[in-house]
Amino acid sequence: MTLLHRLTGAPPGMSPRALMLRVSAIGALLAGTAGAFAAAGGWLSPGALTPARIVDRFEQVNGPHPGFRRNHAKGLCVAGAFAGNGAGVALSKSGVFAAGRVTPVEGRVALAGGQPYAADAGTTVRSLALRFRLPDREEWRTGLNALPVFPVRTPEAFYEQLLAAKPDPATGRPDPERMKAFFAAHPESAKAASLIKARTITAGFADSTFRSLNAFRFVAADGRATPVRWAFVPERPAVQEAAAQAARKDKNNLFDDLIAQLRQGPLRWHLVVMIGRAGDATADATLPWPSDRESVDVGTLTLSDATPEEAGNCRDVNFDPLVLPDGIAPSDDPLLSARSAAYARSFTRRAGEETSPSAVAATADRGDAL
Ligand code: HEM
Repeated sequence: MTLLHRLTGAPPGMSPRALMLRVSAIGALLAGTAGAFAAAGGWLSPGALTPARIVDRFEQVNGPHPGFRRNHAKGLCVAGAFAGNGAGVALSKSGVFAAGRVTPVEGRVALAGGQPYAADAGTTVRSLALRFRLPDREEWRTGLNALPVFPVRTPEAFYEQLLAAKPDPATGRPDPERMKAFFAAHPESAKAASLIKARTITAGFADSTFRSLNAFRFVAADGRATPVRWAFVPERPAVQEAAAQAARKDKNNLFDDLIAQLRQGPLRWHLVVMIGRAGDATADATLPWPSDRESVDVGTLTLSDATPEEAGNCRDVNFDPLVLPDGIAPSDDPLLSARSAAYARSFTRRAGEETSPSAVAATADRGDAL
């Protein structure tokens, strides 16, 4: 028996020709496997947008902040519960919507952007991420922004916009020429930007409406699927941010206000599901749906607690928008799979890094929060 017989596991009597065929087959299998890994990693198409390149771009634009989320870096953990009122049952078979069903929820409020120590500002996009813990270890994770629409339609446009909007060190603002070129190449983003600019900036997290922006599908018990977008609408009346508040210099004022409000009592939001009709955009988060679409209030989210980020709490959760319970399914929006892949990459990187305490935790350490 030769060395080749032994390496390929061929029987001792195998002819040299059959042996060579076996070697080629094993070689082709190995090359195919290596090729599949290379393709998945983006090594075969250096121009292709991969999750790693998206996360690299966040790091290029924001600088290194080890241990922090590459986007929505500054945040605070929150906790509470969701109570279904039964109105969602006809649309989705998920038990979370059953009348009287109370589902524990943990979440995170945050400010968009990759700067974990940036001063709070009314114009910075506010976010709420939620993890519903259903029976039998089923989960629903959803990340929401306080915006009317999302600024880009595709992952490629997101990647381009990150660089175009990078603040110029001289002015602290994006280079207007770069933004002009970006909007010329993406007229849908120019339209979305004007809707975003026209939004009312409210006093804080507690009176913000947080939206899914991406479309999903609710799947009913009989299999019927309905295109939906959802929003968490605060019970607290929305108050426009006052000039005095916009001028506040305390760096964590939005988070500190929320902590103080939660100390006084729980805060509530209604989960309002907007029902899309044929022709409504499900694959373009820059487009609002017509405001006359039917909306159904399917239950109430009550947040009662806030805790600074630390090991084992919301800091270590990936609010992947594709973690969905039976009864909620993704739409054809290309942002959803890109988000899922980029969040996983961001999570993997930050989980392997030494981290510093959150800016919001530092406030709590001063003894004037929580
Ligand atoms: C291609 C488009 C997008 C990309 C590449 C992207 C990227 C990211 C990344 C890398 C993170 C940090 C994840 C982590 O480390 O856990 C993040 C967080 C977040 N994103 Fe996106 N995002 C996109 C679109 C959206 C959209 C459409 C929404 C809609 C509401 C959204 C809402 C959020 C929220 C709420 C968080 C913070 C979650 C938390 O507090 O942990 N993102 N995003």
